[in-house]
Amino acid sequence: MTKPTPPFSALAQLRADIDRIDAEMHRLLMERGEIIDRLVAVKQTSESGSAFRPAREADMMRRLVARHHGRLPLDTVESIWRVIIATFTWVQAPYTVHADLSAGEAVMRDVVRFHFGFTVPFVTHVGAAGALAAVAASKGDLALVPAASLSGNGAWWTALEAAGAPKIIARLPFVERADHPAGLPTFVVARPALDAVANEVTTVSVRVAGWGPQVASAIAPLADTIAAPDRALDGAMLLVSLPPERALDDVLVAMRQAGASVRNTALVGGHASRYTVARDGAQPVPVGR
Ligand SMILES: O=C(O)C(=O)C[C@]1(C(=O)O)C=C[C@@H](O)C=C1
Repeated sequence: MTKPTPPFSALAQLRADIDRIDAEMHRLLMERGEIIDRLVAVKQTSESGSAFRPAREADMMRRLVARHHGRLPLDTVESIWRVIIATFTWVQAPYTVHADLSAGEAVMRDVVRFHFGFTVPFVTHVGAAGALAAVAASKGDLALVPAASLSGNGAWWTALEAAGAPKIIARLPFVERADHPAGLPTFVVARPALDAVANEVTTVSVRVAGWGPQVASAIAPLADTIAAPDRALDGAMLLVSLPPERALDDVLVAMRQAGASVRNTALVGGHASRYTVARDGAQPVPVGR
């Protein structure tokens, strides 16, 4: 009969396995770091000033979630990769995250730390306007603004209407689920590099007169909308997020049929479709918006 292995040597073996895996993960991360100089040269990052590529990141996050299984919680895996990618972006071209605290300091701080870690500089702003102005004055900085109607913020997206203005380039979290640890819906605003844009969902600024609950419910099935009152026109300024299959005209026609008149529209950005996964990390489901 074989003698049972003493527990301490079983533990020593397991720790040796962990050390081997840790050393390999660290080596691979350092190897990932070695391609930074080539990435900067190929992407000509010094000209555009920004290495951020949201379409590529959304694709990477979807594949990460799709292949993930096992004991490690999805929250942990997602956060590790977010920090790796955000830090690699920063190493290619330093940037600062300007976060609007209008939805509360704690929730926004969680969004920033979960998605960008602790190496990327983080500056807080009381209101969207300050965060957007900081990005407009920079080359490659990001603004994080809650994707919600917050009375103090007004129609912040109108600052993105001009051709040369920064635009919405992403929506966080990349992977949505109930009880996401940093789940505050958040728009990311930046000066987009031309090859960087993800346009599955387009975001449009719309000014309407005659806005009311009837018009809001007429367009609710068609697109996600954030509204801010526009007293001058007895109407509203809207930020409309159009899912891939939805034409802006569908939404404008529905608004007119419900009694509103549309004053003007302007494209203010685009982002990848939202992905929703079940809490247990089941396969991701694209929700279109
Ligand atoms: O693929 C790129 O363009 C990269 O710069 C690499 C990388 C990454 O670290 O994976 C970093 C920044 C981009 O936003 C996307 C991905």
